[in-house]
Amino acid sequence: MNDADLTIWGSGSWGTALAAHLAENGRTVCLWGRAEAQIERMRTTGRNEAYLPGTVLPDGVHLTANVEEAATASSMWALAVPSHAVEDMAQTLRPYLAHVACAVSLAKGIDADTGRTMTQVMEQVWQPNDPPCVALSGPSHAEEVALSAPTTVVAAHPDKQWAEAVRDVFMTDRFRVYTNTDRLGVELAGAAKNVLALAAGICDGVGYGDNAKAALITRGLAELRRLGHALGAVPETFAGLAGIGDLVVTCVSGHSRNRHLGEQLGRGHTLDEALDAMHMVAEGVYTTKAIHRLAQEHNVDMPITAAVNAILHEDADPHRLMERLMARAPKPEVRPASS
Ligand SMILES: NC(=O)c1ccc[n+]([C@@H]2O[C@H](COP(=O)([O-])OP(=O)(O)OC[C@H]3O[C@@H](n4cnc5c(N)ncnc54)[C@H](O)[C@@H]3O)[C@@H](O)[C@H]2O)c1
Ligand SMILES: O=P(O)(O)OC[C@H](O)CO
Repeated sequence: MNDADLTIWGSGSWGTALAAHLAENGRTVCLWGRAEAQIERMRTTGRNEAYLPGTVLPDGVHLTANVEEAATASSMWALAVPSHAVEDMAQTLRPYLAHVACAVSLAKGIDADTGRTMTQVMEQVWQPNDPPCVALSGPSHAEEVALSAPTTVVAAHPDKQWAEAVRDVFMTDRFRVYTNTDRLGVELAGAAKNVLALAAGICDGVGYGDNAKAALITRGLAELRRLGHALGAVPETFAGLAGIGDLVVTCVSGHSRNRHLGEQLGRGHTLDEALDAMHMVAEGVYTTKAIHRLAQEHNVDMPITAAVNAILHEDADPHRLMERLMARAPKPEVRPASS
C-alpha cells in the first residue's frame, strides 16, 4: 500500500479511534502498532479490545506492524504514541523521511528531561530534513471520537498552510478542525491540562466537591496562561479548544485517565498502586515534573502544579496541600500575565 491518506503511528486508544473515525468517513488510513501479535489480533477480530473495546475497525483501516510498510503508505504521518515514546519513534522513522511531506503530533506531553514540546522533539531528531510538524489537540476523548460524537480540535503550525493541510485530512462532519498559528501555546495547553486533570481527580477522590473543582479549573487556567506568557505563547490560545476546552473535558469526564489516576491518589492509593492498575497512559504523571521545572526556571507562580508535583513525587498529603493553597496571601484575581 502506498496511497493511503494518512499513516498513524501507535495503535492505542487515540490512534485506533482516529483511524476508525477517519476510515468511516472515506479516508484510507494505515495504522501501525509495535506489537505484531496485537496487530494480528486486531486483523482477526476487526477490533482493538485492549485499548478501545467495542469499536469495529472499518475496511479503510490497513493494519501493520511493519515500519517500512507504514512509512511508505502515505506522505502524512501522525504520531499517536505517548510523549515519552515520541523521541524513539522519531528516531525509528528517520530513515524514511524522504516519504513524508507533513507530520502531526497527537501526543499531549512535555519531554520530561528537556522541557521540549513534542513537535520540538520531532524537529530536533529530524533536522536537517525538517518536514513540517503540526500539533493536533483539543477536547477529544477517544471513546467519543470512535462513536463519531461531535468533537472539535485545533491544528497548529506557525505556517498556516500546514495547519490547513492537516485540517483537510482530519476534518469530517463530526470532527471539526480549527487552525491556529500558535503551536507552542496549543502544545503547552494540551500537556498542562493533564496535570490539572490529576488535580481535579485528586479533588474528586478526597471528596472536596464541585466548588473546589471549578476553582482548580479556573485558577489552573490562570497559571497555565502565566507559563504560556513566559514562554512566548499567545494568550488567546488558552481561551480556545486546546486550553479551556480540553481543561474542562479532562477535569470532568469519566473517560479521562488522568482524572481517574488523580482520583485514586485522592482516595489514598500510592502512585505505584494507581499506575499498576492502569494499562493506558496518564501523561500528567510524566508531564507534571517537566512543567513544574519549567515554571521554576522561568520564575512563574504555578501553585496547583507544584501541589500535584508534591503529591506525585514527594508523597505529600492532599489535605495539607489544600490547606496551604487556601491559606496563601490574598491576591487580586486578575494580575498582569507576567507576575
Ligand atoms: N486517548 C485519548 O482520548 C487521547 C485523545 C487525545 C490525545 N491523546 C494523546 O495521545 C497519546 C497516546 O495516547 P493513547 O490514549 O493512545 O494511549 P494508550 O495508552 O491508549 O496507547 C498507547 C499506545 O502506544 C504504544 N506505545 C507505547 N510505548 C511505545 C513505544 N515506545 N513505541 C511505540 N509504541 C508505543 C502502546 O503499545 C499503545 O498501543 C497521548 O499523548 C495522549 O495524551 C489521547
Ligand atoms: O484520558 P486522558 O486524561 O488522557 O485525556 C484524553 C484527551 O486528552 C482528552 O482530550
